[in-house]
This record gives sequence, C-alpha cells and structure tokens, in this order.
Amino acid sequence: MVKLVNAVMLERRSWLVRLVLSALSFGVFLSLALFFARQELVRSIESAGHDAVGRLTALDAKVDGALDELRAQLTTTPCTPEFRAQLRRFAYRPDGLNEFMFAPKGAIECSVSTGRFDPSIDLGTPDILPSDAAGSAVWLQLDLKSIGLDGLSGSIVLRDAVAVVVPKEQSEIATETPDWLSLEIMRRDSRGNWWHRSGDRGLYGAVLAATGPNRSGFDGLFRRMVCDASGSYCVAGIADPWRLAASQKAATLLAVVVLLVVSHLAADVLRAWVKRYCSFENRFRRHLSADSIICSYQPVMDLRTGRVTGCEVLARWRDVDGSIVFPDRFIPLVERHGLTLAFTRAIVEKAMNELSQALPDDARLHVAFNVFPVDLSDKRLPDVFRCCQSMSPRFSIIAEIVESAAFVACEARAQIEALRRADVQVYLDDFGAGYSNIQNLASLPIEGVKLDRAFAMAPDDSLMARMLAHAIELIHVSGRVIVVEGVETAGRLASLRALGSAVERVQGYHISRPLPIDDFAVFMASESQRPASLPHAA
Ligand SMILES: Nc1nc2c(ncn2[C@@H]2O[C@@H]3COP(=O)(O)O[C@H]4[C@@H](O)[C@H](n5cnc6c(=O)[nH]c(N)nc65)O[C@@H]4COP(=O)(O)O[C@H]3[C@H]2O)c(=O)[nH]1
Repeated sequence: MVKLVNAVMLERRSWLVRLVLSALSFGVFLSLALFFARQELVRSIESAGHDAVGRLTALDAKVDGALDELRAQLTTTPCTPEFRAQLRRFAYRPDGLNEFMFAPKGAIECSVSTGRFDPSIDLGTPDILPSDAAGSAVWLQLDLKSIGLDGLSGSIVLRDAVAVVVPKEQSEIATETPDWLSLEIMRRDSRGNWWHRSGDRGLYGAVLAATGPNRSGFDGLFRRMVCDASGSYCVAGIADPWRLAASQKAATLLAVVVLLVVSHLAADVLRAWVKRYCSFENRFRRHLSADSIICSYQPVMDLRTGRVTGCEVLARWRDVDGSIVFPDRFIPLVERHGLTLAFTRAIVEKAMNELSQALPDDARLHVAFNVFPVDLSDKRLPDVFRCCQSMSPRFSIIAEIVESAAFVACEARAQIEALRRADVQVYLDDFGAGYSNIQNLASLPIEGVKLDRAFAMAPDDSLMARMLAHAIELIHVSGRVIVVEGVETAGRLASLRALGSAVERVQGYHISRPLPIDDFAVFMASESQRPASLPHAA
C-alpha cells in the first residue's frame, strides 16, 4: 500500500498505478454488486419459498374443507348408486378436486370415476398419519392407475372414511420458476419425518447440510430454507448466480461494462484523492504538533575566545514515516497557513525545555531563534518568549529577524523595542542577501547582525569572498555585534580571525553541524573540558 501511495505521489508508472487502482475499484464495485445481487437472489428464494408454502397450506385447507363439507352432505348408505350420485355432484365443483372416494381405514370401496371396487383397494399404511383423531391421513406420490385413473399421479387424503385425490399438479412448484432457481417442497408428518412433495429431490438435504454447523466454504451458490409457521412445510431453495448471468448474457455484459467504466472513473478520483490527502502539505498540516516538531541546535562560537557560547535553534519536522524534513520544505507551509506565531511558540517552548534539562545549571548560553517576517507586525510576538524570562541569566535569548518584502521599518522598530523590553535581543539575519537595507541597519534598535552564509561559504578567490571583509567592516561601523555564519573550513575561520576583533561570533559546519539535543549536550560537555586558550579546531 505504501508503495502504491508513493507511486501515486511521484506520478511514477502512471499506467501501472491507474491499472492497479482501477483493479482495486473494480474489486470494490464488483463486491458491492455481488452483495446486492446476493440480497436479491436470497430474496427471490425466500419469496418463491413463501409462495410455495402458502399455496400448499391453502391447498391443505381446501382439501380438508372439501372433505368436511362432503361428509356432511353424504346422507345415504355408502357406495349405493345414490351415494355415488352424491359424490359425483360434489366432484363437479370447479375447485380442481374431482375424484372422491369412500375408503374406510384406507380401503377404497367406491369412487366417483370407477364406481364400486370389488374387492376394495387397500392403500396400506399412510405416508403421513393423522395428527389426531380428526386429522387426515395422506398417501403421497401414488400412481393412480390402480384406482382407475390411468396416466395420473397424485396424493390421496383420507378424512373419516371419505378420501379425495389431490392431483400432482396441484402441489407442484409454480411452473414459472426460473432455471437458475431450484426448489424442493417438503412436508413433515406428526412423527417428525420429512416427505418430499415436489421440486428437485435431495435439495432439502443439501441445503440443510450446507447451512448447518458443518458447512463448508462458499461455493458460489446461495441457499435458503423457508418454513411455514407450524413447521409442516419447508421449502429448500438454491439460487445459482452463474446460471442467472448466463441466462441474462446481454444484461450481464452491460453490467460488466458499466462496472469497468465506473471503476476507471473511480480510479481517477481515488488517485486525485490519494495525491491530495497524502501530499506533503496535507500531511504536514494534519500531523503538525509539538511532538512532531524537532529542535536542532547549531553551536555558535565566540571567535575571540574560541569557546562555544551560544546556539541557533533550527526547526525540523518528523514526517509520519519517521523521516526528518528540513525547513526549506515546511517553513513556506507554516507561513501559507498562518501558523507562524504558534510554530515559533512551539519551537521556543520545546527548545527552552530541552536546553534547561540537558545542560548543566551553570551553563550560560545565547540561544537564537528565527522569527517569521510576518510576525514582525503581530503584537503577540514578545509574548512567545515569555517562558524564557524565568531562565535568565542561564540563557540569553536572541530573535533573528529577516528583512522581507513586507518589512515595514516603523512596525519593525516598535516590535524590536517590545522584544527588547521582554529581554530578547534582536539580530538582523541573512544580512547581505534578499531585502537587506543599509538604512535599516543604521536606524533599527538591533543588537547584532548575522551575515548571510553566502559570504563565508564563497570560494576563496570569488567576488563574494572578497566582499566578506567589506561587509564586516560596514556592519562593524554600525556598532552591532557581528555573527558570520556558513564557516565551513579552517581556512575561512583563520581568515576571519585575521580580520581582528570586528567579528564577534562564528557559526558553520566547521564548528559543528546542527545537532539533536543529546548530541548538543555532549558537544557542550566536551567544550567545557577544552582549555580556553585552545582555539576551536582552527
Ligand atoms: N551549507 C551550510 N549551511 C550552514 C552552515 N552553517 C549553518 N548552515 C545552515 O544555515 C541555516 C541557518 O539558518 P538560517 O539562516 O536562519 O535559515 C533558516 C531559517 O531561515 C529557516 N528556519 C529554520 N528553523 C526555523 C524556525 O524555527 N523558525 C523560522 N521562522 N525559520 C526557521 O530555515 C532556514 C534554513 O535552516 P537550515 O536548513 O536548518 O539551515 C541552517 C543551517 O543548517 C554551513 O557551514 N554550511
């Protein structure tokens, strides 16, 4: 997943990313479609089951009702011509029940179609015994040839010596059942045995096994069992989605095409969303907190004594994958989203907390913080450094400000004065680059100036390197403390020292790179062991 997100973010192998996302979306949509299809299929089984159960229950009621009515109407001696005439009259009714018989104890003595049977035909033990004395006995699935109904099959229901033939078609499953749906109707007798009534033989057992406790995994078929309230009838149903799809080829094809198109569109939306959600900007905004901000401390050396007397606090940010992000990536975001003051406050509080814990109580240090140019017009800025006041004189605080396009000298002056009242010294940062203005250098009540690192980092014979001495002289004339940053070599350190006392402090990779707090504490401890006369590493 991480690889996929990275590929999306970096726009690498866009065809592959699109393919993977399309496949993912297709999978999701297909699952959804199958879920709804499953609901529909299960609903179809249930509705066909309820239909069948309803029809059979109604048929039973109709048969029992007809037999009760017939018994009440039979007034003559059984199997006499008058008796058979009474049976026949009843049989003519248009209710689908046309063959009535006199069959005491299951032995048929006469019927509407055949007349008298001599000897009588014994039906044997009924398949379904009567539940009570007033109940019906039933013989299921009989070939009715023996009672004179050639080519017919069905059941015989006997109630108090009068019986009726229920033709097979009447208890059949509806003929309009689609071929992807198989049903079996079962009838339960009073002893709890189940009897096949119609449909596909064996389905009941198969559904019971597949839905029971020892069921195996999903085999692509959906199964359901529907029973009536009394538990006399159950319908087992199996729906085969693949047969359904095959029988509806055009609709299935159309559904697949629609799914493909929708998945493709969804993949594009997903890609855009992942890009937006996982973009550095959004990640940074979501996870920016005091915990994810890291302070790095770059030692600042007093050039005259060779001692490290201060540090600049530089912000880093820990990304969600643990990697460390440098300020050039996130400082513009902090500015764009108006988080500058809160960010500076978080850095100041974290750094002061770490420094006060990691350094010995007798350590004395200048601690320099970068201030966003935009906050120079925010009256709340001095308040950001309030937590440092209790730590004086251990730490003396410096706010480094950069002249920018929005730099308004009179606002900056008021802010600088407010900062000084809050015991914060103010230095102009990156002097000599960007918007640096000599008039500001002369007129603003600043304590120091940090010369842009481009001067110290310039190659020895370059114009910038030659300008270094002049820039120092210019600042020196203004009477400000001069800090030169970007000192990367012993040679550059020596050349600065050779300029005399103009440069007060230096900072750069030659002295040390920015360090995590623990390493900075170790660095400071080793500094305190070093004899003061030994110039630092030069
Ligand atoms: N090549 C080279 N580089 C050196 C040398 N010595 C110091 N540097 C780098 O120069 C930058 C000095 O900070 P900056 O001028 O205030 O410039 C800072 C500052 O403008 C801004 N920044 C960093 N932390 C904060 C912060 O907490 N708040 C604000 N507002 N800005 C910050 O990000 C800028 C870059 O910071 P970093 O990447 O940490 O880069 C740091 C430091 O690592 C050297 O000898 N050689």
